[in-house]
Amino acid sequence: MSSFRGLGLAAWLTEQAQQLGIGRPTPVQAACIPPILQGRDCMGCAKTGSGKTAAFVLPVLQKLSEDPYGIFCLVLTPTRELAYQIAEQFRVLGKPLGLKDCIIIGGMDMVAQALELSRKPHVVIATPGRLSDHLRSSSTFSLRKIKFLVLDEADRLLEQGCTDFTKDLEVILGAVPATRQTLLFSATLTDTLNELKSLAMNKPFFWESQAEVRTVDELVQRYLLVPEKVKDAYLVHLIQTFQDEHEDWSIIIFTSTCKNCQILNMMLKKFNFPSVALHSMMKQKQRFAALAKFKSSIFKILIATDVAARGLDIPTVQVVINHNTPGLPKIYLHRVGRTARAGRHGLAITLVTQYDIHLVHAIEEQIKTKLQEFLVEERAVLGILTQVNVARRECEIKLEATDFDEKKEINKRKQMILEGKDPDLEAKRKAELAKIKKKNKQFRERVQQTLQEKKQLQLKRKLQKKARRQQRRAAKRSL
Ligand SMILES: Nc1ncnc2c1ncn2[C@@H]1O[C@H](COP(=O)(O)OP(=O)(O)OP(=O)(O)O)[C@@H](O)[C@H]1O
Repeated sequence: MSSFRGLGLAAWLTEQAQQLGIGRPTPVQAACIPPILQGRDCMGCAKTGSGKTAAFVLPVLQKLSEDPYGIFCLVLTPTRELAYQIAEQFRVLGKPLGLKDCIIIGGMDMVAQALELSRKPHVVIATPGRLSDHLRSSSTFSLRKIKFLVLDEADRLLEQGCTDFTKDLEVILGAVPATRQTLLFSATLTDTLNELKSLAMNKPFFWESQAEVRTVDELVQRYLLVPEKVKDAYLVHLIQTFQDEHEDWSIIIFTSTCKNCQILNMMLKKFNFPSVALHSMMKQKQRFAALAKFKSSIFKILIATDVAARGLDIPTVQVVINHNTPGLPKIYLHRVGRTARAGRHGLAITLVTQYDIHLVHAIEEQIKTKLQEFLVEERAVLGILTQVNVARRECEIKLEATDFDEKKEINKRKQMILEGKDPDLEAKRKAELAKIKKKNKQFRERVQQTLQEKKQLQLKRKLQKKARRQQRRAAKRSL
Protein backbone atom coordinates (compact mmCIF):
# COMPACT_ATOMS: atom_id res chain seq x y z
CA MET A 1 0.00 0.00 0.00
CA SER A 2 1.33 3.47 -0.86
CA SER A 3 2.02 6.28 1.61
CA PHE A 4 0.94 9.90 1.31
CA ARG A 5 4.61 10.91 0.99
CA GLY A 6 4.98 8.40 -1.83
CA LEU A 7 2.03 10.04 -3.60
CA GLY A 8 3.93 13.31 -3.67
CA LEU A 9 2.49 15.14 -0.65
CA ALA A 10 4.76 17.31 1.51
CA ALA A 11 5.88 16.20 4.99
CA TRP A 12 3.96 18.98 6.81
CA LEU A 13 0.74 17.90 5.11
CA THR A 14 1.13 14.17 5.77
CA GLU A 15 1.92 14.95 9.42
CA GLN A 16 -1.18 17.08 9.64
CA ALA A 17 -3.28 14.33 8.05
CA GLN A 18 -1.80 11.79 10.46
CA GLN A 19 -3.08 13.86 13.36
CA LEU A 20 -6.59 13.44 11.99
CA GLY A 21 -6.19 9.68 11.78
CA ILE A 22 -5.61 9.89 8.03
CA GLY A 23 -2.48 7.75 8.02
CA ARG A 24 -2.50 5.61 4.90
CA PRO A 25 -4.23 6.59 1.66
CA THR A 26 -7.51 4.94 0.81
CA PRO A 27 -7.75 3.62 -2.80
CA VAL A 28 -9.52 6.74 -4.11
CA GLN A 29 -6.85 8.93 -2.51
CA ALA A 30 -3.98 6.76 -3.81
CA ALA A 31 -5.44 6.90 -7.32
CA CYS A 32 -6.49 10.55 -7.54
CA ILE A 33 -3.87 12.54 -5.61
CA PRO A 34 -0.92 12.01 -8.05
CA PRO A 35 -2.78 13.11 -11.22
CA ILE A 36 -4.20 16.14 -9.38
CA LEU A 37 -0.69 17.09 -8.27
CA GLN A 38 0.41 16.71 -11.91
CA GLY A 39 -2.15 19.36 -12.88
CA ARG A 40 -4.80 17.12 -14.40
CA ASP A 41 -8.56 17.35 -14.05
CA CYS A 42 -9.95 14.48 -12.05
CA MET A 43 -13.22 12.58 -11.68
CA GLY A 44 -13.34 10.25 -8.68
CA CYS A 45 -16.18 7.83 -8.05
CA ALA A 46 -15.82 5.77 -4.88
CA LYS A 47 -18.09 4.28 -2.25
CA THR A 48 -19.57 6.36 0.55
CA GLY A 49 -17.24 7.03 3.47
CA SER A 50 -14.11 6.15 1.50
CA GLY A 51 -12.29 9.46 1.96
CA LYS A 52 -13.13 11.39 -1.20
CA THR A 53 -12.96 14.73 0.63
CA ALA A 54 -9.31 14.33 1.60
CA ALA A 55 -8.63 13.11 -1.96
CA PHE A 56 -9.17 16.67 -3.16
CA VAL A 57 -8.42 18.71 -0.01
CA LEU A 58 -4.86 17.36 0.37
CA PRO A 59 -3.57 18.07 -3.17
CA VAL A 60 -5.30 21.48 -3.26
CA LEU A 61 -3.56 22.43 0.00
CA GLN A 62 -0.21 21.25 -1.33
CA LYS A 63 -0.60 23.36 -4.46
CA LEU A 64 -1.80 26.31 -2.40
CA SER A 65 1.30 26.10 -0.18
CA GLU A 66 3.50 26.37 -3.29
CA ASP A 67 1.78 29.52 -4.53
CA PRO A 68 -0.48 30.98 -1.85
CA TYR A 69 -3.05 33.59 -2.88
CA GLY A 70 -6.79 34.17 -2.68
CA ILE A 71 -9.13 33.16 -4.09
CA PHE A 72 -7.24 29.97 -5.02
CA CYS A 73 -9.93 27.30 -4.87
CA LEU A 74 -13.70 27.19 -5.15
CA VAL A 75 -15.59 24.17 -3.83
CA LEU A 76 -19.26 23.72 -4.71
CA THR A 77 -21.48 21.38 -2.79
CA PRO A 78 -25.27 20.82 -2.77
CA THR A 79 -26.07 21.33 0.92
CA ARG A 80 -25.21 23.89 3.53
CA GLU A 81 -24.22 21.36 6.20
CA LEU A 82 -21.83 19.72 3.78
CA ALA A 83 -20.21 23.07 3.03
CA TYR A 84 -19.39 23.43 6.75
CA GLN A 85 -18.01 19.93 6.93
CA ILE A 86 -15.70 20.45 3.95
CA ALA A 87 -14.56 23.81 5.29
CA GLU A 88 -13.64 22.11 8.54
CA GLN A 89 -11.40 19.60 6.74
CA PHE A 90 -9.67 22.43 4.86
CA ARG A 91 -9.23 24.39 8.08
CA VAL A 92 -7.76 21.54 10.11
CA LEU A 93 -5.52 20.13 7.40
CA GLY A 94 -4.47 23.61 6.24
CA LYS A 95 -3.76 25.00 9.72
CA PRO A 96 0.04 25.13 9.28
CA LEU A 97 -0.57 27.35 6.23
CA GLY A 98 -2.76 29.77 8.17
CA LEU A 99 -5.50 28.90 5.72
CA LYS A 100 -8.32 31.41 5.31
CA ASP A 101 -11.59 29.86 4.20
CA CYS A 102 -14.99 31.34 3.57
CA ILE A 103 -18.37 29.59 3.60
CA ILE A 104 -21.02 30.98 1.27
CA ILE A 105 -24.40 29.38 1.86
CA GLY A 106 -28.05 30.39 1.88
CA GLY A 107 -29.88 31.26 5.08
CA MET A 108 -26.96 33.32 6.45
CA ASP A 109 -26.18 37.04 6.36
CA MET A 110 -25.29 38.09 2.83
CA VAL A 111 -23.53 41.34 3.72
CA ALA A 112 -21.16 39.60 6.14
CA GLN A 113 -20.44 37.05 3.43
CA ALA A 114 -19.70 39.75 0.84
CA LEU A 115 -17.25 41.32 3.27
CA GLU A 116 -15.51 38.01 3.85
CA LEU A 117 -15.26 37.39 0.12
CA SER A 118 -13.65 40.78 -0.38
CA ARG A 119 -10.88 39.75 2.02
CA LYS A 120 -9.68 37.18 -0.52
CA PRO A 121 -9.89 33.91 1.36
CA HIS A 122 -7.73 31.07 -0.01
CA VAL A 123 -10.67 28.70 -0.33
CA VAL A 124 -14.36 29.44 -0.85
CA ILE A 125 -16.81 26.64 -0.07
CA ALA A 126 -20.26 27.39 -1.37
CA THR A 127 -23.70 26.16 -2.29
CA PRO A 128 -24.47 27.25 -5.87
CA GLY A 129 -27.59 29.35 -5.17
CA ARG A 130 -26.03 31.78 -2.72
CA LEU A 131 -22.73 32.06 -4.59
CA SER A 132 -24.53 32.94 -7.83
CA ASP A 133 -26.55 35.56 -5.89
CA HIS A 134 -23.27 37.15 -4.82
CA LEU A 135 -21.89 37.03 -8.35
CA ARG A 136 -25.01 38.69 -9.72
CA SER A 137 -25.14 41.40 -7.11
CA SER A 138 -21.61 42.25 -6.05
CA SER A 139 -18.27 43.23 -7.50
CA THR A 140 -16.27 43.01 -4.28
CA PHE A 141 -14.59 39.76 -5.28
CA SER A 142 -13.48 37.85 -8.34
CA LEU A 143 -13.19 34.19 -9.18
CA ARG A 144 -11.18 34.92 -12.33
CA LYS A 145 -7.92 33.65 -10.89
CA ILE A 146 -8.95 30.45 -9.19
CA LYS A 147 -6.69 27.45 -9.83
CA PHE A 148 -9.13 24.78 -8.65
CA LEU A 149 -12.86 24.27 -9.12
CA VAL A 150 -14.14 21.34 -7.07
CA LEU A 151 -17.64 19.88 -7.42
CA ASP A 152 -18.33 17.65 -4.45
CA GLU A 153 -21.37 15.40 -4.95
CA ALA A 154 -20.91 16.47 -8.56
CA ASP A 155 -23.79 14.41 -9.97
CA ARG A 156 -26.25 16.03 -7.56
CA LEU A 157 -25.07 19.49 -8.60
CA LEU A 158 -25.75 18.63 -12.23
CA GLU A 159 -29.01 16.71 -12.00
CA GLN A 160 -32.29 18.54 -12.21
CA GLY A 161 -33.89 17.37 -8.98
CA CYS A 162 -36.23 19.26 -6.70
CA THR A 163 -33.50 21.86 -6.24
CA ASP A 164 -32.21 22.62 -9.67
CA PHE A 165 -28.73 24.15 -9.69
CA THR A 166 -28.31 24.47 -13.48
CA LYS A 167 -28.96 28.21 -13.74
CA ASP A 168 -26.70 28.98 -10.78
CA LEU A 169 -23.97 26.78 -12.18
CA GLU A 170 -24.15 28.66 -15.48
CA VAL A 171 -23.51 31.93 -13.64
CA ILE A 172 -20.64 30.42 -11.65
CA LEU A 173 -19.01 28.74 -14.64
CA GLY A 174 -19.16 32.07 -16.44
CA ALA A 175 -17.20 33.66 -13.58
CA VAL A 176 -14.34 31.15 -13.29
CA PRO A 177 -11.40 30.99 -15.70
CA ALA A 178 -11.34 28.42 -18.49
CA THR A 179 -7.79 27.44 -17.54
CA ARG A 180 -8.30 25.80 -14.19
CA GLN A 181 -8.18 22.34 -12.71
CA THR A 182 -11.61 20.81 -12.26
CA LEU A 183 -12.11 18.05 -9.70
CA LEU A 184 -15.37 16.10 -9.56
CA PHE A 185 -16.22 13.62 -6.83
CA SER A 186 -19.20 11.50 -5.81
CA ALA A 187 -20.22 7.97 -4.91
CA THR A 188 -22.58 8.02 -7.90
CA LEU A 189 -21.02 9.73 -10.90
CA THR A 190 -22.00 7.40 -13.72
CA ASP A 191 -25.49 8.74 -14.54
CA THR A 192 -24.19 12.22 -15.29
CA LEU A 193 -20.81 11.26 -16.74
CA ASN A 194 -21.28 13.01 -20.09
CA GLU A 195 -22.27 16.34 -18.52
CA LEU A 196 -19.35 16.01 -16.12
CA LYS A 197 -16.90 15.38 -18.96
CA SER A 198 -17.88 18.69 -20.52
CA LEU A 199 -16.85 20.40 -17.28
CA ALA A 200 -13.50 18.64 -16.84
CA MET A 201 -11.86 18.96 -20.22
CA ASN A 202 -8.22 19.12 -19.20
CA LYS A 203 -7.15 15.52 -19.93
CA PRO A 204 -9.45 14.31 -17.13
CA PHE A 205 -8.24 11.43 -15.07
CA PHE A 206 -11.21 9.18 -14.29
CA TRP A 207 -11.14 6.77 -11.39
CA GLU A 208 -13.92 4.48 -10.31
CA SER A 209 -13.67 1.81 -7.64
CA GLN A 210 -13.74 -1.59 -9.31
CA ALA A 211 -15.86 -3.44 -6.76
CA GLU A 212 -19.08 -4.80 -8.21
CA VAL A 213 -21.10 -4.32 -5.02
CA ARG A 214 -21.68 -0.61 -4.62
CA THR A 215 -22.11 -0.52 -0.85
CA VAL A 216 -19.32 -1.23 1.64
CA ASP A 217 -18.77 -4.74 3.05
CA GLU A 218 -19.12 -3.48 6.61
CA LEU A 219 -22.74 -2.45 5.99
CA VAL A 220 -25.47 -4.92 6.90
CA GLN A 221 -28.54 -4.21 4.77
CA ARG A 222 -32.01 -5.37 5.70
CA TYR A 223 -35.58 -4.71 4.67
CA LEU A 224 -38.70 -4.95 6.79
CA LEU A 225 -41.99 -5.64 5.07
CA VAL A 226 -44.70 -3.59 6.79
CA PRO A 227 -48.28 -2.66 5.89
CA GLU A 228 -48.44 1.09 5.14
CA LYS A 229 -50.86 1.80 7.99
CA VAL A 230 -48.66 0.36 10.74
CA LYS A 231 -45.32 1.71 9.58
CA ASP A 232 -44.92 4.08 12.51
CA ALA A 233 -45.53 1.36 15.07
CA TYR A 234 -42.72 -0.66 13.49
CA LEU A 235 -40.48 2.41 13.59
CA VAL A 236 -41.16 3.04 17.27
CA HIS A 237 -40.58 -0.63 18.03
CA LEU A 238 -37.25 -0.65 16.17
CA ILE A 239 -36.00 2.46 17.94
CA GLN A 240 -37.08 1.15 21.33
CA THR A 241 -35.24 -2.11 20.66
CA PHE A 242 -32.02 -0.36 19.60
CA GLN A 243 -32.20 2.00 22.57
CA ASP A 244 -32.68 -0.90 24.98
CA GLU A 245 -29.93 -3.04 23.53
CA HIS A 246 -27.32 -0.46 22.42
CA GLU A 247 -27.43 2.64 24.53
CA ASP A 248 -24.52 4.30 22.74
CA TRP A 249 -25.80 3.90 19.17
CA SER A 250 -26.87 6.88 17.10
CA ILE A 251 -29.62 6.45 14.52
CA ILE A 252 -30.59 8.43 11.43
CA ILE A 253 -34.15 8.04 10.16
CA PHE A 254 -34.75 9.19 6.62
CA THR A 255 -38.20 10.23 5.53
CA SER A 256 -39.71 11.59 2.34
CA THR A 257 -41.09 15.05 3.19
CA CYS A 258 -40.41 17.96 5.53
CA LYS A 259 -43.88 17.57 7.01
CA ASN A 260 -43.44 13.91 7.75
CA CYS A 261 -40.04 14.65 9.22
CA GLN A 262 -41.59 17.20 11.55
CA ILE A 263 -44.47 14.89 12.53
CA LEU A 264 -42.17 11.92 13.21
CA ASN A 265 -39.95 14.08 15.39
CA MET A 266 -42.93 15.31 17.41
CA MET A 267 -44.21 11.75 17.72
CA LEU A 268 -40.89 10.27 18.86
CA LYS A 269 -40.57 13.02 21.43
CA LYS A 270 -43.98 11.98 22.79
CA PHE A 271 -42.42 8.58 23.43
CA ASN A 272 -39.48 10.29 25.16
CA PHE A 273 -36.93 9.43 22.50
CA PRO A 274 -34.03 11.91 22.26
CA SER A 275 -34.70 13.04 18.70
CA VAL A 276 -34.04 16.09 16.53
CA ALA A 277 -35.27 16.94 13.04
CA LEU A 278 -33.35 18.23 10.04
CA HIS A 279 -35.13 19.44 6.91
CA SER A 280 -35.09 22.34 4.51
CA MET A 281 -38.08 24.15 6.03
CA MET A 282 -36.17 24.81 9.23
CA LYS A 283 -34.26 28.06 9.69
CA GLN A 284 -30.54 27.62 8.99
CA LYS A 285 -29.60 28.28 12.62
CA GLN A 286 -32.02 25.56 13.76
CA ARG A 287 -30.54 23.18 11.17
CA PHE A 288 -27.01 23.72 12.45
CA ALA A 289 -28.14 23.46 16.06
CA ALA A 290 -29.96 20.17 15.39
CA LEU A 291 -26.94 18.70 13.64
CA ALA A 292 -24.60 19.85 16.40
CA LYS A 293 -26.80 18.20 19.05
CA PHE A 294 -26.83 14.97 17.07
CA LYS A 295 -23.10 15.03 16.29
CA SER A 296 -22.21 15.52 19.93
CA SER A 297 -24.50 12.57 20.83
CA ILE A 298 -26.66 14.72 23.12
CA PHE A 299 -29.53 13.57 20.91
CA LYS A 300 -29.10 10.08 19.55
CA ILE A 301 -31.81 10.15 16.90
CA LEU A 302 -31.83 12.35 13.83
CA ILE A 303 -34.91 12.41 11.62
CA ALA A 304 -34.06 13.92 8.29
CA THR A 305 -35.15 14.38 4.71
CA ASP A 306 -32.72 13.78 1.88
CA VAL A 307 -31.06 17.08 2.73
CA ALA A 308 -28.90 14.89 5.01
CA ALA A 309 -28.59 11.95 2.60
CA ARG A 310 -25.28 12.93 1.05
CA GLY A 311 -21.84 13.47 2.42
CA LEU A 312 -22.49 13.93 6.13
CA ASP A 313 -19.71 12.23 8.07
CA ILE A 314 -20.80 11.33 11.60
CA PRO A 315 -18.74 8.39 12.90
CA THR A 316 -21.14 7.51 15.74
CA VAL A 317 -24.02 6.60 13.40
CA GLN A 318 -24.60 2.86 13.73
CA VAL A 319 -28.02 2.58 12.15
CA VAL A 320 -29.85 4.14 9.23
CA ILE A 321 -33.59 3.53 9.00
CA ASN A 322 -35.40 4.37 5.77
CA HIS A 323 -38.92 5.24 6.90
CA ASN A 324 -39.82 5.34 3.21
CA THR A 325 -38.22 3.22 0.50
CA PRO A 326 -36.21 5.65 -1.64
CA GLY A 327 -37.62 6.04 -5.15
CA LEU A 328 -34.14 6.08 -6.68
CA PRO A 329 -31.39 3.53 -5.98
CA LYS A 330 -28.88 6.39 -5.99
CA ILE A 331 -30.64 8.03 -3.05
CA TYR A 332 -30.69 4.70 -1.21
CA LEU A 333 -26.95 4.40 -1.72
CA HIS A 334 -26.21 7.83 -0.26
CA ARG A 335 -28.66 7.45 2.63
CA VAL A 336 -27.30 4.11 3.84
CA GLY A 337 -23.79 5.49 3.35
CA ARG A 338 -24.29 7.66 6.45
CA THR A 339 -23.27 4.61 8.46
CA ALA A 340 -20.44 2.08 8.08
CA ARG A 341 -17.96 4.82 7.19
CA ALA A 342 -14.18 4.61 7.08
CA GLY A 343 -14.11 0.88 7.83
CA ARG A 344 -16.66 0.95 10.67
CA HIS A 345 -19.65 -1.38 10.86
CA GLY A 346 -23.23 -0.26 10.38
CA LEU A 347 -26.79 -1.43 9.83
CA ALA A 348 -29.37 -0.12 7.36
CA ILE A 349 -33.04 -1.09 7.61
CA THR A 350 -35.53 -0.09 4.93
CA LEU A 351 -39.24 -0.15 5.70
CA VAL A 352 -40.99 -1.56 2.64
CA THR A 353 -44.76 -1.42 2.16
CA GLN A 354 -46.85 -3.45 -0.24
CA TYR A 355 -46.50 -0.61 -2.79
CA ASP A 356 -42.69 -0.43 -2.71
CA ILE A 357 -41.54 -3.91 -3.61
CA HIS A 358 -40.56 -2.91 -7.16
CA LEU A 359 -38.40 -0.13 -5.68
CA VAL A 360 -36.48 -2.64 -3.59
CA HIS A 361 -35.86 -4.74 -6.70
CA ALA A 362 -34.50 -1.68 -8.51
CA ILE A 363 -32.22 -0.91 -5.54
CA GLU A 364 -30.93 -4.49 -5.38
CA GLU A 365 -30.27 -4.44 -9.11
CA GLN A 366 -28.19 -1.26 -8.83
CA ILE A 367 -26.19 -2.02 -5.72
CA LYS A 368 -25.65 -5.64 -6.80
CA THR A 369 -26.67 -6.99 -3.43
CA LYS A 370 -29.79 -8.72 -2.16
CA LEU A 371 -31.33 -7.20 0.95
CA GLN A 372 -32.19 -9.76 3.63
CA GLU A 373 -35.36 -9.61 5.66
CA PHE A 374 -35.16 -8.11 9.15
CA LEU A 375 -37.35 -10.01 11.56
CA VAL A 376 -39.20 -8.37 14.43
CA GLU A 377 -41.53 -9.56 17.15
CA GLU A 378 -44.91 -8.81 15.48
CA ARG A 379 -46.80 -9.18 18.74
CA ALA A 380 -44.77 -6.41 20.36
CA VAL A 381 -45.60 -4.12 17.43
CA LEU A 382 -49.31 -4.91 17.70
CA GLY A 383 -49.12 -4.10 21.38
CA ILE A 384 -48.15 -0.45 20.69
CA LEU A 385 -50.13 0.03 17.48
CA THR A 386 -53.08 2.00 18.86
CA GLN A 387 -50.89 4.13 21.09
CA VAL A 388 -48.60 5.06 18.17
CA ASN A 389 -51.48 5.81 15.79
CA VAL A 390 -53.17 8.05 18.36
CA ALA A 391 -49.86 9.85 19.01
CA ARG A 392 -49.35 10.43 15.29
CA ARG A 393 -52.86 11.81 14.84
CA GLU A 394 -52.35 14.19 17.77
CA CYS A 395 -49.08 15.41 16.26
CA GLU A 396 -50.73 15.92 12.87
CA ILE A 397 -53.46 18.05 14.45
CA LYS A 398 -50.88 20.03 16.41
CA LEU A 399 -48.83 20.67 13.28
CA GLU A 400 -51.86 21.74 11.28
CA ALA A 401 -52.49 24.41 13.91
CA THR A 402 -49.02 25.87 13.24
CA ASP A 403 -49.73 26.66 9.54
CA PHE A 404 -46.89 24.38 8.49
CA ASP A 405 -48.39 23.92 5.02
CA GLU A 406 -48.93 27.63 4.60
CA LYS A 407 -45.30 28.34 5.50
CA LYS A 408 -44.28 25.73 2.98
CA GLU A 409 -46.33 27.50 0.32
CA ILE A 410 -44.68 30.84 1.14
CA ASN A 411 -41.23 29.22 0.96
CA LYS A 412 -42.11 27.72 -2.41
CA ARG A 413 -43.21 31.10 -3.76
CA LYS A 414 -40.00 32.70 -2.52
CA GLN A 415 -37.95 30.00 -4.24
CA MET A 416 -39.84 30.52 -7.51
CA ILE A 417 -39.25 34.26 -7.41
CA LEU A 418 -35.54 33.61 -6.84
CA GLU A 419 -35.57 31.29 -9.85
CA GLY A 420 -37.10 34.07 -11.94
CA LYS A 421 -40.53 32.39 -12.20
CA ASP A 422 -43.90 34.02 -11.61
CA PRO A 423 -45.59 32.06 -8.76
CA ASP A 424 -49.11 33.01 -9.88
CA LEU A 425 -48.43 31.97 -13.47
CA GLU A 426 -46.90 28.72 -12.24
CA ALA A 427 -49.94 28.11 -10.02
CA LYS A 428 -52.24 28.71 -13.01
CA ARG A 429 -50.22 26.31 -15.15
CA LYS A 430 -50.29 23.73 -12.40
CA ALA A 431 -54.06 24.12 -11.98
CA GLU A 432 -54.57 23.71 -15.73
CA LEU A 433 -52.37 20.63 -15.72
CA ALA A 434 -54.31 19.21 -12.78
CA LYS A 435 -57.56 19.89 -14.68
CA ILE A 436 -56.30 18.02 -17.75
CA LYS A 437 -55.09 15.17 -15.54
CA LYS A 438 -58.49 15.03 -13.81
CA LYS A 439 -60.31 14.98 -17.16
CA ASN A 440 -58.02 12.21 -18.42
CA LYS A 441 -58.62 10.27 -15.24
CA GLN A 442 -62.38 10.67 -15.55
CA PHE A 443 -62.19 9.58 -19.19
CA ARG A 444 -60.12 6.52 -18.25
CA GLU A 445 -62.58 5.68 -15.50
CA ARG A 446 -65.53 5.98 -17.92
CA VAL A 447 -63.81 3.70 -20.43
CA GLN A 448 -63.03 1.27 -17.65
CA GLN A 449 -66.64 1.36 -16.46
CA THR A 450 -68.04 0.79 -19.98
CA LEU A 451 -65.68 -2.13 -20.48
CA GLN A 452 -66.71 -3.52 -17.12
CA GLU A 453 -70.41 -3.16 -17.97
CA LYS A 454 -69.85 -4.83 -21.36
CA LYS A 455 -68.03 -7.69 -19.69
CA GLN A 456 -70.80 -8.12 -17.14
CA LEU A 457 -73.43 -8.06 -19.91
CA GLN A 458 -71.51 -10.69 -21.88
CA LEU A 459 -71.22 -12.81 -18.77
CA LYS A 460 -74.92 -12.41 -18.05
CA ARG A 461 -75.81 -13.42 -21.62
CA LYS A 462 -73.49 -16.39 -21.43
CA LEU A 463 -75.08 -17.51 -18.20
CA GLN A 464 -78.59 -17.01 -19.61
CA LYS A 465 -77.64 -19.02 -22.72
CA LYS A 466 -76.22 -21.78 -20.53
CA ALA A 467 -79.38 -21.82 -18.39
CA ARG A 468 -81.57 -22.02 -21.49
CA ARG A 469 -79.45 -24.87 -22.85
CA GLN A 470 -79.77 -26.72 -19.56
CA GLN A 471 -83.56 -26.14 -19.57
CA ARG A 472 -83.83 -27.48 -23.13
CA ARG A 473 -81.76 -30.54 -22.22
CA ALA A 474 -83.91 -31.15 -19.13
CA ALA A 475 -87.09 -30.79 -21.22
CA LYS A 476 -85.75 -33.28 -23.81
CA ARG A 477 -84.87 -35.74 -21.07
CA SER A 478 -88.36 -35.55 -19.54
CA LEU A 479 -90.01 -36.30 -22.90
N1 LIG B 1 -6.79 7.70 4.57
C1 LIG B 1 -7.67 7.67 5.54
N2 LIG B 1 -7.52 6.87 6.62
C2 LIG B 1 -8.43 6.85 7.62
N3 LIG B 1 -9.55 7.61 7.65
C3 LIG B 1 -9.77 8.42 6.59
C4 LIG B 1 -8.85 8.49 5.50
N4 LIG B 1 -9.32 9.40 4.63
C5 LIG B 1 -10.47 9.87 5.13
N5 LIG B 1 -10.74 9.30 6.31
C6 LIG B 1 -11.93 9.52 7.18
O1 LIG B 1 -13.02 8.82 6.59
C7 LIG B 1 -14.25 9.48 6.86
C8 LIG B 1 -15.06 9.55 5.59
O2 LIG B 1 -14.45 10.39 4.66
P1 LIG B 1 -15.27 11.32 3.65
O3 LIG B 1 -16.30 12.08 4.38
O4 LIG B 1 -14.29 12.08 2.84
O5 LIG B 1 -15.98 10.20 2.76
P2 LIG B 1 -16.64 10.33 1.32
O6 LIG B 1 -15.99 9.34 0.45
O7 LIG B 1 -16.62 11.76 0.88
O8 LIG B 1 -18.12 9.85 1.62
P3 LIG B 1 -19.53 10.32 0.99
O9 LIG B 1 -19.63 9.70 -0.36
O10 LIG B 1 -20.53 9.78 1.92
O11 LIG B 1 -19.50 11.81 0.93
C9 LIG B 1 -13.88 10.84 7.42
O12 LIG B 1 -14.14 10.81 8.82
C10 LIG B 1 -12.40 10.96 7.17
O13 LIG B 1 -11.74 11.72 8.16
